[in-house]
Amino acid sequence: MTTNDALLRLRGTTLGAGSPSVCVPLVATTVGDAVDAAHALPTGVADVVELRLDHLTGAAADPALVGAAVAAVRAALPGEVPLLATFRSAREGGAQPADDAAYAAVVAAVVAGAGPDGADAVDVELATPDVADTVARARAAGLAVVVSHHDFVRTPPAADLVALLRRQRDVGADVCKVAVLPHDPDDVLALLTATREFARDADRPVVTVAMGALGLVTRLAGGVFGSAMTFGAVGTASAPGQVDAARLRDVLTLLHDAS
Ligand SMILES: O=C1C[C@@](O)(C(=O)O)C[C@@H](O)[C@@H]1O
Repeated sequence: MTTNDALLRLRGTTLGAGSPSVCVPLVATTVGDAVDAAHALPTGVADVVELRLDHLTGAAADPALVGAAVAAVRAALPGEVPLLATFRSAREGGAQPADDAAYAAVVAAVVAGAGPDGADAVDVELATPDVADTVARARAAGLAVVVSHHDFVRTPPAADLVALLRRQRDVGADVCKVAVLPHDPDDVLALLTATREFARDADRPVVTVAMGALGLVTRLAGGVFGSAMTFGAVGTASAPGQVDAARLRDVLTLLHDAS
């Protein structure tokens, strides 16, 4: 991991430079299926791959399975594509329950496997107890940390979103990330306004998403406002509103070529 102002370099991908990076989530329920999905990724579509550990059956109760899954997917990816390991908690839209201790054990398993054969980055939710300590441990192991917050119910006002992004920065995030659910176009504007306000003088990449059909414009054009990465699906989507990664890439190229 190399950090330079608002840029973050992970293997062959630099977050925050030019067009937003495309992150493709893998949502398999077994290690074998996750590896197959990683092998099946079309060349050049994913700048980052996110392994959604909460979709892996039994992951919350089995840190060894988490370590094995991360290592197996890492080995299946091209060397230049960084791997982000994410266990999304059920309270923030994840696929399986985990109490605080189980969540901590999953993150600890990702951290224990850090290195060339492990993940490059780990997602840590801002609501995690002792979040700053968790972030510090991951960073000490050489992982980049995405500190995240997801609201699958609503979109907080722009000022509250900026405050969340600042708290993420203050607990040591390498990347600050917020995903919200908009109910009207004003919510979409609130998300974009917060993105712009935070990104204007941020010293690290920010990633923001408005989910659902209404929020799709933020997945396509969030880069204009400072969002450094956007999530696109290859096969199964991991969140509402996620579109096919190859089509997403076409739109990003169109926007980039016009600038
Ligand atoms: O947080 C995010 C963003 C996301 O929720 C989306 O809306 O695309 C998809 C998740 O896989 C990822 O962890």
